[in-house]
Amino acid sequence: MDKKRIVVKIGSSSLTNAKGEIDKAKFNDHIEAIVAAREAGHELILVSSGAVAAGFTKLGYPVRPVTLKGKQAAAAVGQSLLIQSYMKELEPYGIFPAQILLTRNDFSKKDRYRNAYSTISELLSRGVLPIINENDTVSVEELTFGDNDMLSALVSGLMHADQLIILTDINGLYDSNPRVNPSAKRLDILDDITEEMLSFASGAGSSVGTGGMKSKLIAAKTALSLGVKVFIGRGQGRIKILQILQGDGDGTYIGKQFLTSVKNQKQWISLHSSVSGKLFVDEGAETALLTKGSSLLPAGIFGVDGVFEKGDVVEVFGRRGLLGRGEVLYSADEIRKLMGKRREELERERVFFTNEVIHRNQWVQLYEGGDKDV
Ligand SMILES: Nc1ncnc2c1ncn2[C@@H]1O[C@H](COP(=O)(O)OP(=O)(O)O)[C@@H](O)[C@H]1O
Ligand SMILES: N[C@@H](CCC(=O)OP(=O)(O)O)C(=O)O
Repeated sequence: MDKKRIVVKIGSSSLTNAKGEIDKAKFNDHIEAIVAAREAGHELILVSSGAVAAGFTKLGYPVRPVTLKGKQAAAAVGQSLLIQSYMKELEPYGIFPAQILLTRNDFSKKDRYRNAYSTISELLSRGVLPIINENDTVSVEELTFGDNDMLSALVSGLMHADQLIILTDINGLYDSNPRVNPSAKRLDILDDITEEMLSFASGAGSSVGTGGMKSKLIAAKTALSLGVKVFIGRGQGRIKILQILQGDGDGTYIGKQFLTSVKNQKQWISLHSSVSGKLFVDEGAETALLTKGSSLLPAGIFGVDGVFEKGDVVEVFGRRGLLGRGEVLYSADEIRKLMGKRREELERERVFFTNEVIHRNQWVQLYEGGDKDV
């Protein structure tokens, strides 16, 4: 995989709980993913929210404060708690973090902009992990970013990042807020943010998040305009950032490059490829492939036929017969070892780099019948 420069934005809801504490399990999951991405050679810049959310209970507020001075006071306390946690949890991996607090002025004044670029570049070249947040204590209303989504978009432009990853508590953009409408559908890949998409998105999903999906889409639009492609979603475990970079993330990918690459891959699979083998899948996997637009996971496979390598195209059969064809991310021998196993089991054994055997972007459905055929 190419070495990439990535800005990862982590929202308050993905770092803290509703009681206003840093959530150790969530926090350490991010740490492991950051370490894995750096070990793979990528350069990471973190934009971390959570200062207000981690600080407000220490000041005696029962819930996240709404006044500017309340938020600023809470952020002053919470920011040090956050950085303390980052330092403590990164130390065993030999990673040193640097705290950078920015205001909007730092992006509108040329000399400040240049200085921010030079400082962050110097930190990266010395192997330090820059951790950025808004300088809440000195930001006055008209100079705030509104939220860290926009801050992360501007940072990704400033640092010429290859990709902006916005990690949140939901797996991407839906065509309406899924917390209100359970039948909302997830949008997997977008080439741009349109007015219609902005109209799908509403406010925050938790008592600690701000801005909701709308602010992420506005930020994504800004990042795209600065030449940076975007992922919005979530993930779990140490390989989550790597999975996102490989196109296997659980969320919405935004950028023309994503759409073109998926179109090209699908075209190649359906038109040019010869088939090297067969996979046989159970009912759950069949339903997931045909009706949910899911990827094919090891747990749903019960049979492998043929000799093939990673990158070959195979046919997939279920109860309905031939379901489709796709490019495999593992060889036939590897799939024989993985099949029937669930993600947790594989993760414990650390035997895989990606959880999918066939990614949804490398899958072409051939079955055209309805449910009545079953
Ligand atoms: N169309 C939509 N698709 C997905 N999420 C949406 C949508 N509209 C609103 N949301 C809400 O946006 C929330 C994420 O934003 P937010 O709470 O600000 O998170 P963070 O703390 O990560 O910045 C989700 O939990 C969800 O409730
Ligand atoms: N600077 C604030 C950021 C608030 C914010 O944007 O939060 P979120 O919507 O969770 O990214 C803090 O650290 O609490």
